[in-house]
Amino acid sequence: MSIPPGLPPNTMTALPSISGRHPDYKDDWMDIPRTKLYTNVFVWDEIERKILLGYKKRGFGMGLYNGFGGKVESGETVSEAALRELKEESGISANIVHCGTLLFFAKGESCAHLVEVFRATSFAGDPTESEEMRPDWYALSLPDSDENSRTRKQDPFEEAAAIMSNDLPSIPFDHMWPDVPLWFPLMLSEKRFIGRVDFAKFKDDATGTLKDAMVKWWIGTITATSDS
Ligand SMILES: Nc1ncnc2c1[nH]c(=O)n2[C@H]1C[C@H](O)[C@@H](COP(=O)(O)OP(=O)(O)OP(=O)(O)O)O1
Repeated sequence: MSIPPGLPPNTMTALPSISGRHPDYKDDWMDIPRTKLYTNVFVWDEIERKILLGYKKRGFGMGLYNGFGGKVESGETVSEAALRELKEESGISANIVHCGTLLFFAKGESCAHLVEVFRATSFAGDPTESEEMRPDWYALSLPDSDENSRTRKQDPFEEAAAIMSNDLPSIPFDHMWPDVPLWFPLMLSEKRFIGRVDFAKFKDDATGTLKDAMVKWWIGTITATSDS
């Protein structure tokens, strides 16, 4: 499958890419009326094997765990916005590295979110709760999948030592956006990626309420762009 519309077309991606669709969704990519630029920053400590996530207390994505980020304001670069949002929402500063570009669109919405993702493994300051986010450390681990188990450490003693090195809770993938497990392993293994995920409302069998579900998705690893 070629790179979905709305993403930088001059990008070379490596195979295999990850793609799929909801069994009840037969259409193509949705038409996007407008796009707004966002940032999302994930900070982790490789030595202490821990990653900082924020619990969203209000607004869009309330009740979910995520990295720290938000809208890019006029007059600021994407990196400036990423550092500002990280500081506002978590109280820390970090050496950020751009690692991904993700486009999200939900059927019926007037605007898609184009999210520039950054990672950081060194930071300064103490994570502090803000009005918007409650930061907490989680044990650094990958979501369960065959692919991830192949990329984990091969030495079982090394893996056990890493798992036992802290008593932190596991990353709460069940309470994060459903797209996160698709690209999180690429980010943690320091790959560069792009992707698009379209959402639509489906009835949640457990609660009977309408819930945004992924209906079509594509994530690719970047090898180069025409200007890199
Ligand atoms: N599908 C998906 N997966 C993972 N992360 C995200 C999405 N969609 C998203 O929008 N995001 C990320 C991008 C941003 O980091 C946040 C959303 O930012 P938001 O809190 O709405 O922006 P702020 O500018 O902080 O908002 P207010 O201050 O206006 O409340 O989620």
